[in-house]
Amino acid sequence: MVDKKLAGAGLRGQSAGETALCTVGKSGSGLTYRGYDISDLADNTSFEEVAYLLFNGELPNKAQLETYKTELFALRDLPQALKAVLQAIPADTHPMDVMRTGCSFLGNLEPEVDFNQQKKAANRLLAAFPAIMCYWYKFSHDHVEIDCITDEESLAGHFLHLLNGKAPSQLHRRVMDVSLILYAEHEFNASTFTARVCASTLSDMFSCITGAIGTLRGPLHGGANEAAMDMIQSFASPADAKIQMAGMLERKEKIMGFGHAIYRTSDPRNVIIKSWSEKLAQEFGDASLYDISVACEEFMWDSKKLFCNADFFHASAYHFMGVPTKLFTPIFVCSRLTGWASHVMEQRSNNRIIRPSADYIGAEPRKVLPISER
Ligand SMILES: CC(=O)SCCNC(=O)CCNC(=O)[C@H](O)C(C)(C)COP(=O)(O)OP(=O)(O)OC[C@H]1O[C@@H](n2cnc3c(N)ncnc32)[C@H](O)[C@@H]1OP(=O)(O)O
Ligand SMILES: O=C([O-])CC(=O)C(=O)O
Repeated sequence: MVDKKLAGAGLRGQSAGETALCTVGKSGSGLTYRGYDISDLADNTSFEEVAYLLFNGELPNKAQLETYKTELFALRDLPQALKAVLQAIPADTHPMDVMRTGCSFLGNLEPEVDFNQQKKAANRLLAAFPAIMCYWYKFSHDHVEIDCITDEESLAGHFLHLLNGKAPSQLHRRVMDVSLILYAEHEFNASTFTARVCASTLSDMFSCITGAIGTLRGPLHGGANEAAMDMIQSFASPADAKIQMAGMLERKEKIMGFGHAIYRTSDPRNVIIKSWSEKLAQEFGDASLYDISVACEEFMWDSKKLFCNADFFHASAYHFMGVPTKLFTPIFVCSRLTGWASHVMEQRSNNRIIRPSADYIGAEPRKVLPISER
């Protein structure tokens, strides 16, 4: 990968610490979790195996995986007090604010009082996030109080089942599982760095994750998949997409789902989710959204050498599986929780408070004038 000249803005290009969790833009296809290439993980593991890998350092064997899945299964339901809070959140609330509140309130009910409980707290959030999202969504939008337990084996299937009120197809289960694997971890991205800064003050797990959710919410980070969906849906055809996008670039608008702070020529997650999106389009029986997405990708590369990041083809993939656009970024939370919590644990294992310096560009030293003279 080619290194880009980067000025200091946004701390770009500066190392802000060490990690054994992930490499971005370095070896293999460009993304590894604990030494495993992302394409290998996406082809050969489940999201629960990846969560175990991130939390424990090694992939589980069969018995360890079964034990872990049983543990997560038992942690899926929500306490009544949390359901009551979710019921009180209005339907027009941004779903990322719901995730933030859900996480924070669970931390009130089941606080991490000792760092020995860090994995327990992380697993609790991992198991409960799908229900936090779907319980609020179904209650506020459809006036239905859903049961937060399903018999689905995987968290991917559990989420789709809660959302649609019925068992998903094998294809949908697998695509959601792959999606959760792709989004799980990404080194020192903005939301993870937020979690690490919070952890460095020796704060609790729920505070670290709540802060990270707030950071992921923005359209320059996790919010891009929803913004990409809105844009793709506004195009009438592949030809129209190219015309509209040319206008957006002319007006210097940012095109969501394209570009990356670290990758220079491609995001290795894109080719994976793109191929699943194509399969879903065939199953859906209407490939127009996929064809428009491909036209966007071609146009951006031809005109600006900008490539799709992980978010772009996630938009059509989620849409084909019947996921409402406003829940796209909350799914990212359900997955990235694994990366965030692993970084919190790693920060704690070798901690020094994160406190960089700033280059001062303000006024010269001066005296306070009495208020009557100002
Ligand atoms: C899972 C994730 O979080 S992936 C990221 C999701 N975010 C998005 O998709 C939002 C759209 N993309 C962007 O805003 C950016 O590419 C970011 C935030 C991801 C990276 O930002 P940076 O590191 O500053 O990008 P980079 O240095 O490569 O940008 C250089 C120039 O390329 C152009 N550029 C980069 N991305 C885009 C884009 N998506 N659309 C149009 N122009 C772009 C801009 O002209 C930018 O300069 P300027 O914004 O200072 O005028
Ligand atoms: O690494 C980044 O800056 C953003 C990103 O792709 C991610 O968090 O998955």
